[in-house]
Amino acid sequence: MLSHGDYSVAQNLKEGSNGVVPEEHWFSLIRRYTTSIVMTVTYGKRAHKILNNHRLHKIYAVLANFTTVGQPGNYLADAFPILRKLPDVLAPWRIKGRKMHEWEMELWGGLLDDIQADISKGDSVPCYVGSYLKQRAENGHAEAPGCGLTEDGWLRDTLLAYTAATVLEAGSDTTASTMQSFILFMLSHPAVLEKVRAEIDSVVGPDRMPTFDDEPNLPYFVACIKETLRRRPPTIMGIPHSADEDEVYNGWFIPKGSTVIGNVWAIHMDPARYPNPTAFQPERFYVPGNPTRWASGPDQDRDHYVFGWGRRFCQGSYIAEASLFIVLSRILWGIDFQAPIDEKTGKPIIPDIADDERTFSDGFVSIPKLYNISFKPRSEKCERIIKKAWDEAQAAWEETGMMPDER
Ligand code: HEM
Repeated sequence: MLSHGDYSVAQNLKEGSNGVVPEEHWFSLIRRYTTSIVMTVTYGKRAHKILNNHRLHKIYAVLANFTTVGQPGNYLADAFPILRKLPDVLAPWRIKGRKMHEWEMELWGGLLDDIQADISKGDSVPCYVGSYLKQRAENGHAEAPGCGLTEDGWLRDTLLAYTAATVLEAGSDTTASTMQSFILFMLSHPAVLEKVRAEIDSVVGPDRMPTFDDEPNLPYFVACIKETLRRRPPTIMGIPHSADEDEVYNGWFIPKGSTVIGNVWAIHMDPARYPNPTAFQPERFYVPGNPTRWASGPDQDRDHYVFGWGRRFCQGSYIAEASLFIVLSRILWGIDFQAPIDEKTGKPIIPDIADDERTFSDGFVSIPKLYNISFKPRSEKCERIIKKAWDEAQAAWEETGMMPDER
């Protein structure tokens, strides 16, 4: 019999959901990277054990489900709140929402138990969940089952499991999707690719990979990342919020309980802010000779809105920008990527970035649909440097007690 998690995987594969990617596809490698970054911060050593076994599939199935169920406007009840009063039998969204929580708790609650077990054996490494559990225990709550907070304000298990998992649900597919869009924009804009490669080659040279210290000297490259985030924000409708109280904004009355959606897509496609908004033009953010500011923060000093705004601004924006910078700069520096050639036309097969429906998935986090490319090292020297870095990364993993990756 299938468990909830397995059912979800099977169902998503059957439905061809955008959330499940064949393991051998390059999308899967990108996603594995972004997942491991956020999971290591949150779950420490346990993250790596999970990334190396079947639970990873469950995680992706849960993410796929989350992105479908969480998509604003996916169900009629989002637009017509009166429908929320219907009984379960007429409210499939409620059943799906409940199932989503069951699957999530099976997974995230299981991880929490694993880390509790590691702590009791004295075998834990620092991570968000482990540190929190230890501190909670030192303050008299070795056990705090249930949801909500203890009377003195500590997260109980269910809330802690969700808080930790939010980082994964919010940080993995969003960052992976941006990397996949970036490569697609590069394939579709060879002149931009040539220009950004020339910048990286002249600053970094052939003898080493780019590092974070190169960032101020790579303004065009940073502008390319920002333009990707603007042209193709992964969370195109932001995250819906609920009005805590009656509010009047610009003459509009917003009753308490209303769902308020910040439409990132509409802002980024506003020709008054971004002339010719559908064009991919890194030059919008580029001032030759000056470092390109990320300028994504919730304050006034910003020039795009991909991470939301205000009190609930994305908490992972710095991690996201750093991940995008390091992964994409190293790909551009060391790896050639090419689209397959259509035998009939002799032209490369590149998904049309202007065709939103065909090229990108729907869902709460919109990602490019799978597309194929081939990768090869740009030179033998690049290949040697990349392999050496891989070996060093594996050694670092092992030093902290984590399992090495499979070759
Ligand atoms: C390109 C990558 C990313 C994009 C486009 C993105 C976008 C967003 C957006 C639009 C929000 C909602 C803001 C609002 O409600 O107004 C959000 C919230 C959030 N993000 Fe990100 N995010 C990204 C990466 C990450 C990463 C890497 C992490 C964690 C390591 C993360 C953690 C969070 C968390 C915890 C929240 C909830 C904040 C709250 O409700 O208070 N995000 N993100």
